[in-house]
Amino acid sequence: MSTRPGTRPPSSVAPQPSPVSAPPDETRADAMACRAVGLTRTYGTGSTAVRALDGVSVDFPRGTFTAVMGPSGSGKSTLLHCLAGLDTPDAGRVLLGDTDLTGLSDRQLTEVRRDRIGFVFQSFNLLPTLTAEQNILLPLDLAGRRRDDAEFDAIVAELGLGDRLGHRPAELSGGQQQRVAVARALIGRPALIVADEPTGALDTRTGQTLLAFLRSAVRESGRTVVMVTHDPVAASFADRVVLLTDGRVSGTLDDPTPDAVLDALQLRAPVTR
Ligand SMILES: Nc1ncnc2c1ncn2[C@@H]1O[C@H](COP(=O)(O)OP(=O)(O)OP(=O)(O)O)[C@@H](O)[C@H]1O
Repeated sequence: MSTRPGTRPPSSVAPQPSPVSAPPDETRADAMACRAVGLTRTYGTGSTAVRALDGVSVDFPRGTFTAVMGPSGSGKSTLLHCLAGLDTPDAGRVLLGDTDLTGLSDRQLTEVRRDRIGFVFQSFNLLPTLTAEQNILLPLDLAGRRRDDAEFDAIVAELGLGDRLGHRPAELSGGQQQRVAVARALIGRPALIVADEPTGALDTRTGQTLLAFLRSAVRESGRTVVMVTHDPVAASFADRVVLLTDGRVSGTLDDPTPDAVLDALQLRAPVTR
């Protein structure tokens, strides 16, 4: 994190330990839904090369909600995409449970994304010709898996989608569409749920309802969520904030409050006397 002249990073921001280069031990790997180990990702070559990630190591324990924050261009989306097998690092490893994504073929990666990762994007990414129910069940259909009626009913009830299941996305509000997307991300109990600005297109109240749901999915059902956000209030729903600066982890913040996040990002307007 860059420090303005005359200021110091807040003491509550834990400094980043040195990058992990040793292989994970088995006990630790078992407690981790996902691990990034020494990730480097460079776009372009020569004088136009941009190092989006520069040796990022971070663990995502099972049953935790992590927000990834940092200035524009700090590498948040690149990290999320590498964790989710949507982008391939130049160096380092991504471990999903005990599966090393960096060693997989394109076909294997497609299967991992389909079967073991749930996705929530700012723009919902629902299929317009499918009903809400068909959208929710899409990952299972693609994988040829049967739906678990009890799980489906519980997710639909918790997200309040029971009377919307036969509607297509165009017939749903933005908040309802995003709840369908969250239901789709949760169905089949993926090892990891990645969310990229999930509330970016929602009004404040709808967004906070969705974040509260994600938090309870973590606390009550042991899901693991990694969310990129610019919003300190959204980040305060997480258990922990990982701060990125210039492609590196510059700190972490446990049990973040919006004020602590603002301080950590040094976004708070200076007090004038
Ligand atoms: N496909 C790409 N080709 C070239 N450069 C890229 C590509 N994707 C990302 N970058 C560059 O890598 C750096 C990190 O980008 P990234 O999108 O991960 O940042 P971010 O923190 O998510 O930014 P924002 O908050 O603006 O979304 C930026 O300098 C960006 O311009």
